[in-house]
Amino acid sequence: MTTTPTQASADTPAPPPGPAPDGPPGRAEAGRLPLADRADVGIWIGAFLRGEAARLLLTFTLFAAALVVGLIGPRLLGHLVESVKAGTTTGRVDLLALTFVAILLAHALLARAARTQATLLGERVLARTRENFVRRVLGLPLAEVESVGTGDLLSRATTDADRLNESIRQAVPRIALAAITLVFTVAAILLTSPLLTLGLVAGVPFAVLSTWWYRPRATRAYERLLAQEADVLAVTHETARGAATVEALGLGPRQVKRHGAVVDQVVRTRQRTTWLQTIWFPSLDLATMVPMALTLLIGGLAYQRGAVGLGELTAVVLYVQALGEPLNDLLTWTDELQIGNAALRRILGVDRLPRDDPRQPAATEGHAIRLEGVGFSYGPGREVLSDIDLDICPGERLAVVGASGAGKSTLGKLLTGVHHPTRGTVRIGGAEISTLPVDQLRREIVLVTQEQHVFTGTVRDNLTLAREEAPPDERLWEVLETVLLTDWARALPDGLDTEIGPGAAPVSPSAAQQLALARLLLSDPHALVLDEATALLDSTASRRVESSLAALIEGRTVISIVHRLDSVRDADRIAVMDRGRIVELGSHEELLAADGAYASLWRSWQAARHSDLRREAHTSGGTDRPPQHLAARGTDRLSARGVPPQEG
Ligand SMILES: Nc1ncnc2c1ncn2[C@@H]1O[C@H](COP(=O)(O)OP(=O)(O)OP(=O)(O)O)[C@@H](O)[C@H]1O
Repeated sequence: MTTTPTQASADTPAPPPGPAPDGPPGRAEAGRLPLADRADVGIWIGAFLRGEAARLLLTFTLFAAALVVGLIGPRLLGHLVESVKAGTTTGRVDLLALTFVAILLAHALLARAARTQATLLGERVLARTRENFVRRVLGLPLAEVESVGTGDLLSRATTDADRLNESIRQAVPRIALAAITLVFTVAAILLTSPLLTLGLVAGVPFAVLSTWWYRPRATRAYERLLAQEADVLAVTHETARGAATVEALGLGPRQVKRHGAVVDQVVRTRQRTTWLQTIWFPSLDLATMVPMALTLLIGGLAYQRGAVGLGELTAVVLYVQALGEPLNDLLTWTDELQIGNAALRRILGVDRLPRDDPRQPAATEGHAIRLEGVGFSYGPGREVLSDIDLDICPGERLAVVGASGAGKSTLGKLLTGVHHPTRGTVRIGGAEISTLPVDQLRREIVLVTQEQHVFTGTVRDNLTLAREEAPPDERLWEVLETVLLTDWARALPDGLDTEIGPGAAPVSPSAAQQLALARLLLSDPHALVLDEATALLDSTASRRVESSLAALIEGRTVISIVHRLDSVRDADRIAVMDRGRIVELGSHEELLAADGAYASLWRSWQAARHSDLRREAHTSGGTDRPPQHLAARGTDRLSARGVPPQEG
């Protein structure tokens, strides 16, 4: 029986998803971006050839020149042999030898220039491809990016891009060079002695048949290999990112098993590609050895009968010997090119996803938020939000409460356009938010969660990255003050210019969250959706940050998704959610008076708080003063206090 990753138990390693099938443009497979098809690759190659025509022409001309010069060598040696046989002077031999050295030198210089051009070409294409990839990913709908595994995205942007670079830098010029060498060498043999060209024909079936057998099998294996390598990256990345959880829950052995399973798949595919090569490479050797043997045989007989001269025979044998290397190069680098092709299909695959179309700024009137008949489901089947009708006035503070799984966070994502409703509409200022350009939407409403990323850069960069123009330092210090980060920032060695983030000065989760709030203050949206935004701060800091925020965003709308009821009383209205619906809406007092779902949540909350306080007072030696951290402990998430989580 196959298990999906979500079904996998602790001892059953979750099998990685299989390779992405070719498919029409559309949604990403779970955890996997689609692959581009051959037509997409053709279009890309066409654009590449047009865009780089001049540099390509220069590169190939240099390679061809290097080649022609290189081919003069054997001809010269043949001439030397004929001259010595006919009886020549040492002066003439010296001259021929010197010419030979000069030709070698010219060949080396031309080959070097050609390779430099090829490298420049590869780097330019790589840079452009990477930029386009990042731009395309950033242009995708957020929900689409979320549904794709980071491993797949990372491997496409890194290892696949490197492979494409390698193909362009190495494989394309090598193949071109090898093909030109082959054509010129065969032409040189034909010119030298058409009779001796016959031996070459015997090599053709070995090269053609073996390649015809090998190519499609290798293509499939390479595509599978790249997808499996992305799985390895995904598991490694997931383990590193969730290291704390892995350690806390003792998931180490499980992750090691999962890693082992994906690595095993890579090993098996590598074994397959190696096995294919063990058949193909010997056939290629035969494709060069058989012509050589036949040329010597035919050449020997022809020489005996006086049909060819010794010089001709020497030159042709040298030419045939010289054919081996380009033929091998041509075929083995075509193999390398296939890996580049598989990588390119993965990189371009991101184009097959629907893009966030560039939308025109929409006219809005005011900043009122209105949800009408909203329903939402994450996939086919169960709706997690149903029949939501809600009007939120500008400047209102609305708290959304409910048991775990009631749909609070999903509502927050719909309000901020992360997901769009599957039924009904969400409007801001009268405009449906799915029609608003992202920058206009973000000036209207922003979602703040507890997952806040600190970008590598200075404190100043981290504060101002959402702004085109950096505000003056006084303003930066002002917002730091508001989120209680002044002391932290002053203690940094270079103040606002201190490098922070991964690899630089570490930032605690709470400081990261406070920085995010400061960033938010600077970006100045009309409405905020706070989903556990202050969950990582201790209770005192959380209250202080929330009240400074509230003071500063006076006149703006704040929708707080509340998992702990201690700050809920400050809200103008409270929306109580139950199984995806808003079941009550009103102020704290109104809802208590109604004695419904909210009143019962509030009572169990209060009871839990008091019992925690009593227990703590008892264990801390009977003092009446409750310790500070109890506020946080007594405010466990609602699901832990008799309100069962509402999983579907
Ligand atoms: N990305 C997702 N894919 C599929 N189902 C999801 C996804 N996110 C949430 N759900 C489901 O949607 C329902 C509502 O989840 P949501 O996170 O909105 O609830 P919540 O009230 O915020 O819960 P909590 O307080 O635990 O955060 C739950 O049944 C949850 O399992």
